Amino acid sequence: MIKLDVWEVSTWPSHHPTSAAVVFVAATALISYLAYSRYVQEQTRRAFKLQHGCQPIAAVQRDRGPFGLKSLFRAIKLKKEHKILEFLNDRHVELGRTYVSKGLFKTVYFTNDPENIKCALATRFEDWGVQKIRQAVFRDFLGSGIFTTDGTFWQHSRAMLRPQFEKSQVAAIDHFEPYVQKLFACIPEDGSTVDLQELFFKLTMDASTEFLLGSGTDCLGGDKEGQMFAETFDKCLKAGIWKDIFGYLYYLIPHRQASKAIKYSHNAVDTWVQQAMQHKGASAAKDLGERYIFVNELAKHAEVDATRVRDETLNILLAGRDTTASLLGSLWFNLARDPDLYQKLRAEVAPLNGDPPSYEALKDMKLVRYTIQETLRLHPPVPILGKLALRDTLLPHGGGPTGSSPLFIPRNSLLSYNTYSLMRSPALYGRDAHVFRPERWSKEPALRPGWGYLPFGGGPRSCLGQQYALGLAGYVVVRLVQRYSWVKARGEGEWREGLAVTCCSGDGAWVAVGR
Ligand code: HEM
Repeated sequence: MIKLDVWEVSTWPSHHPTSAAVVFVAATALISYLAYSRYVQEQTRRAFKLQHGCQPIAAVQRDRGPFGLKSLFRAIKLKKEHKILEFLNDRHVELGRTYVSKGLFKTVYFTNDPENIKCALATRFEDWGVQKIRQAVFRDFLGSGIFTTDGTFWQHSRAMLRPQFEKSQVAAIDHFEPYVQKLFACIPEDGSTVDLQELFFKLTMDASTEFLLGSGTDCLGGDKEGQMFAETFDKCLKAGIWKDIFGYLYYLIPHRQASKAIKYSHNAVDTWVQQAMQHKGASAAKDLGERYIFVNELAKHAEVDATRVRDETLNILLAGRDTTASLLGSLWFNLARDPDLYQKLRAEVAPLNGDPPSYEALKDMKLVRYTIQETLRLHPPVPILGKLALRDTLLPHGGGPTGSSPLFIPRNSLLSYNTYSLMRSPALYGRDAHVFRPERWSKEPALRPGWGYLPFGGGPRSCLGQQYALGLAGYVVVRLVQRYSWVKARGEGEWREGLAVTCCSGDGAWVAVGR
C-alpha cells in the first residue's frame, strides 16, 4: 500500500528535486516575461520616436562619481555661494536650451526652452505630474492638497479653491491698509538702516494668515506667538529642502527638530480648523453677507474633513506667503539703487494725493506694473520647478545636433524647467536681458514674450493667487512710494539669490528712507 507522507508534500522542502525544477521554470518564465515586456516596450518606443521624428539628445551630461555624491557636494557648495541659479544658467549657455543629466538613480532633463515648457505645462499636461516629487519632500508637512497632488484629487482641490480667488475677493485691496500702517511703524524715518525684505516676510505672513484663517498672526506688531508660528513654518520648509537634497539619506540624519516643528504647525492651524468645521454645510459667506474667511469656506464643503482643510490651508500658505514677500524684497533691492525710477514712480502716484489706491487706480498705474513685471522677470520667486513623466512622452525641442528636433522622454524621467534662465534669455529680451529695466515693458511694439514670461507658471496648473499677489504687491509699493520722498540702498554688491523653496534676495533689501 502506498503511504502518502502528508507532511512532506505540504511543506515541499527545498532539497526536493521537483522544487528545483519548479524554481527553474518560474525563473525562466519571469525572465522571459521581462525580456518580452522589454522587447515590446522597445518596439513601442521605436515606433513612437519614428512617428514623432524624435532624435537623440546631443549634449549628454553625466554625473560622474559614486552615488551622485559629486552633484550633492557641488549643490551644497553652490548654495553656500548663492550661485545655484547662475550655475544652472551658465550650463544652459554651454550645453544648450535642453540637456540631460544621467545619474545612477535618476535621469533629469533640464530645459529653458519656451516651447518645451509650454508642452509640459499645457499641450501635454496629462503626461506630467508633480505628486511623487512634492510628496517625497513635503508629505509630512503639507499632506495632500492642491500643491502636492495630481489627477482627480488635484482637480477637486483646484475646483474647490478657485472661487476663493475670484475678483470680488482679490479686488478688496483696502484690506491691506492695516498691514501697511504697521509696516510704516516698523520703518525708521531718520535715515537709519532697515531690511525691508524681513518686514515684507512679516507682512505677508500676517496678511496670508488673516486671509486664510480669519485672525492672523501679528508679526509686524512684534507678537511672539505669531513670530514663533512664522519661524516654525520656515523650519518645516527647510526640512523639506534637506530631504530634497539628501533623498533617502535624510532619514539617517537626526531630524527630531523638524518633526517637532511640523507637529507645532499642525496644532496651530488645527485650532482654527476645529472652529471652521462648525461651519460645515452652511452657505457661502457672500450669500450670508458675512466676512469672508478661507478656512470657513473650505470647511463648508460636505466632502471635506478637518485634515483636508488643514492640508489645503498649509498648501496655500506655502504657495502664497514667501513668494509675494520675495517679489517685494527683490523689487526694493533694485528700486533703492535706481533714484530716477523712484522719482518717476513718485510722479505716477502723485495724483492720489496720498490716499490709498483703489483696485482700478492700481491697475492704471503702468510704471508700478512694469516695475513689478520686471522684478518677476529678473528675480522670479519660483525660478525652477520639476515635473515627472507619468508615461513615455516627448518634448518638441532638444533632439538632434542643433536641438531643434523633438526629443523622446521615457516614463519616470524628471524634467527641471528653469524660468530664471528662460526670462534672462537675450533671444527673448535683448542683449541687456540681465539688467533691471522696467521701461523695457513700455516700448513699442510692446514686448509680448508669451511662454517666454512665466513667473506664475502656465497652463491648467498656473498660479491661482496671481491677482491676489499682484494686488498686494502693487498696493504696498504705492503706499511706500507715496510716504517716502527718497530711498537709498545700504550695502554693496549685486543682487544674489537666497534660494530655498522660493527665491528671495539673499542679502535682503537694506535701505534708508526719508519723507
Ligand atoms: C509673486 C507671488 C507669486 C508667485 C511668483 C507665484 C508663482 C506660482 C507658480 C510659478 C506656480 C505654478 C507652480 C506649478 O507649475 O506647479 C504657482 C502655483 C500656485 N500658486 Fe502662486 N505665486 C505667487 C503668489 C501666490 C499667492 C499669493 C497665492 C495664494 C494666496 C498663490 C497660490 C498658488 C496656488 C494655490 C498654486 C497651485 C496651483 C495648482 O497647482 O493648481 N500663489 N504659483
